[in-house]
Amino acid sequence: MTQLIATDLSFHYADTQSLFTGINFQLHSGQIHCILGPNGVGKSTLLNCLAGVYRPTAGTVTLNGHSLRRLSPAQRSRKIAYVPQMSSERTPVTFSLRDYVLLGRAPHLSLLAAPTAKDRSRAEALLARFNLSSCAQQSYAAVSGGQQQLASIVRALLQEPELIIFDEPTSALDVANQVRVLKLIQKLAQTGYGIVLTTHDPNQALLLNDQVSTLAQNGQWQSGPAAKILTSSHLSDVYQLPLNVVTLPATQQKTCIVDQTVFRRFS
Ligand SMILES: Nc1ncnc2c1ncn2[C@@H]1O[C@H](COP(=O)(O)OP(=O)(O)OP(=O)(O)O)[C@@H](O)[C@H]1O
Repeated sequence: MTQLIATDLSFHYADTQSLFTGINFQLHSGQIHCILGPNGVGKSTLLNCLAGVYRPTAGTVTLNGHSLRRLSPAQRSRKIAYVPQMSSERTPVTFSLRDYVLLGRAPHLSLLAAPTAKDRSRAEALLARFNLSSCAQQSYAAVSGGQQQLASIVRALLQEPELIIFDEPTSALDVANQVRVLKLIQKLAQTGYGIVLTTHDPNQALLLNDQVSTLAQNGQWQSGPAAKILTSSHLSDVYQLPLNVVTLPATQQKTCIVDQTVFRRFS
């Protein structure tokens, strides 16, 4: 069982006030942890701390009891894959999409070693699964934002980590691909991966129905099972907007809606 534990995490960028203080977070194999919160509160910053990219201003992050900061980047990459947020700017990566996803194998290869035939065949299977085969030869920079996002996910899977940290993994995707990625996340967790993701859609967290944390203005942090955290009153507090979590009569599925009356009055 792999465990990522963050204790009393605080972070501020140079010369700015703290984004968050005293955050406690746990993720273990088989678990999905969704993080929600308004724009700019520090979700990506927190993920960077959890991935070992940023050093927290205070607090610790441990992986199976060992400080994340003490692991080399290659050791970390064999355990944790980090899929950063998509940028709307065109990326300067000049690799083909195929070569880009194969970079995921780097932590498992010695310096200058080429991916093996098995690596390549797994890459082809994953590219096909996400309908990327036909553009695999194209430059990564030239494919669409959604195709780049799917390729980043394929790259993380090829890394064969134990935990995956996704920053808004569906932000550039059409609704079918959103569902495809959410289902993949659920299946990955069922096969033992620990997954943490940020999302701006409470309905994704309701669908995944596992652990949820909210980071609100002034660094307010609350964690618990989805059913406890994803309530109308808590989400309305977090987003400072009246939101309704309703139960659909036909399926008893919970869904988060903006009521028409709220929308009409919104200014
Ligand atoms: N490298 C940086 N240097 C200084 N400030 C930064 C840096 N990166 C982010 N910030 C600031 O920190 C705050 C939190 O940013 P972050 O990207 O973590 O928020 P977020 O919750 O992920 O936002 P969003 O939902 O919009 O993606 C923002 O005010 C941002 O401008």
